[in-house]
Amino acid sequence: MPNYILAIDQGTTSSRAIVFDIKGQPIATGQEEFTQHYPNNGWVEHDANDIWQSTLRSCQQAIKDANIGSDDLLGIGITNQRETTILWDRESGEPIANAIVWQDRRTSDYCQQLRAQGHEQSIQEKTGLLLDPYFSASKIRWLLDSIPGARAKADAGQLAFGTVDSFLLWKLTDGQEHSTDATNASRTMLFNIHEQCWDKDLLQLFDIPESLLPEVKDCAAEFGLCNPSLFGKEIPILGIAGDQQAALIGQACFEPGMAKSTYGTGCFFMLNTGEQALDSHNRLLTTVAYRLNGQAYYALEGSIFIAGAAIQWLRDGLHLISDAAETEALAKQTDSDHGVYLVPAFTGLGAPYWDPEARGALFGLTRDTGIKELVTAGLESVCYQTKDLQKAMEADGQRPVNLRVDGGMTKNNWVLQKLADILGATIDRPSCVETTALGAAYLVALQGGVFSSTDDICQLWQLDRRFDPQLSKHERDRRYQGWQDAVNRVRSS
Ligand SMILES: Nc1ncnc2c1ncn2[C@@H]1O[C@H](COP(=O)(O)OP(=O)(O)O)[C@@H](O)[C@H]1O
Ligand SMILES: O=P(O)(O)OC[C@H](O)CO
Repeated sequence: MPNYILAIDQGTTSSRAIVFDIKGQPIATGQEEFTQHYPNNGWVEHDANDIWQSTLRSCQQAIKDANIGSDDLLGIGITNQRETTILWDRESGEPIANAIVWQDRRTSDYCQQLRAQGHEQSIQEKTGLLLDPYFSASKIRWLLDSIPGARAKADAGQLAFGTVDSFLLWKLTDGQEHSTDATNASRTMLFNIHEQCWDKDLLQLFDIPESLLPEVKDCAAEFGLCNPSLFGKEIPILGIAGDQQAALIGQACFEPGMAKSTYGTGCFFMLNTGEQALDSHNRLLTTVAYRLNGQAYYALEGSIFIAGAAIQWLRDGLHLISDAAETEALAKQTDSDHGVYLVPAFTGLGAPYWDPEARGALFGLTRDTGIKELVTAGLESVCYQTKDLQKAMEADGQRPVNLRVDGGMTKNNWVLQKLADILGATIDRPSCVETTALGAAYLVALQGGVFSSTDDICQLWQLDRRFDPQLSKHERDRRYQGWQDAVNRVRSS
């Protein structure tokens, strides 16, 4: 049996491919950043061909650096930035416009209109999602109505819609496969997460023809064979999951009550609720965590749009640091009671506020405030935002035992200690923080017969370091109160 797996992790700012061995050890990585397009205020686009080409080159690089042949690959797994919307021509395979990225706010008014017409509750009941431009449905509608000729072509069955996984699959299989998995489908706002099918009422509401949509499969499934010209041989594609769901799998959070939080550009906190799709009464999302052997498992999710991006802003916008790694030493030098709060609502606030009109602010500045206090406030903002999510989960009756963390920011030990202090919870960092790609690789191992069940994945999870809370409850509450006051001052309503 081949001993390696190729995992594609197509993210918001870069495409990455990692070759893992079948025990989940990373062997080689290829990575490429690509251009972000901001054609209008609040608009964010990607050229879908950049997504494809950067992914392809990353795969070729990883295979080359791993020094393996395509015969050594058991299969390919795909994980991806979610919700980002692509429409392409079925005949030519060419996108009809740039991809509309998950962060894009152009359909804000349309979502507001649907809310005013009273559609939010039924949408939430069917999809687990809140009416926000974040999700794919309003983006598809915008493309159909705004790109000349798009609607006529869609009505004639000539167009295909996909989230990024689906578009990559189409490209990898040379147009043979138009599929997605249940986790990506659950982020479109067109998928009934209880019945596990596209919802006819929602298709009608958003005026989207069903012929656009991909087939929805389990996360570990036969997704076709890649075109042999790409890597020298037909390699089966055996796993797909949205990136946050893949991280949940890579973190082996398979029991109800287990949770992970990923700190990259944004932060995504997910708590497994098992076979039960829990309705949130506190503005969290209900989403498909994974679907295996036809059984869907669910999660509650809190999505924060700005986490590591706040550190990027301190670096690239304010030039206070030259490298994100410098933040740890600066935070250690800062008086822990410095009193400065940064609310990084640069693109509005995500969960649990869902306030697209809110904007960022700094509070508590004094004559003594300097670079280190601003940097520390940036790091702490990520911890306080996670606390907001923890409170919302608790109000929904859920409290994770330990929180498993991953993503670029979790290299920072100071942040993780602060997170433990502010949450009053134990934080566990695994030895492999490439959990997103790892999750995709594990899906391939499940489908390829290397693992017989998710129990095999649980056995591979290893702790690198545990962070226990050290702050008194009184101090924790006092500092969090300061954060809540700051957030209330930036909210638009
Ligand atoms: N040592 C660090 N301390 C704080 N933030 C960091 C550190 N290293 C990286 N980051 C932040 O982590 C983010 C990168 O994480 P990554 O998981 O690669 O993100 P993504 O997959 O969203 O591109 C960047 O926003 C960066 O600012
Ligand atoms: O590409 P990332 O890692 O920023 O993740 C984006 C999320 O999937 C958006 O929902």
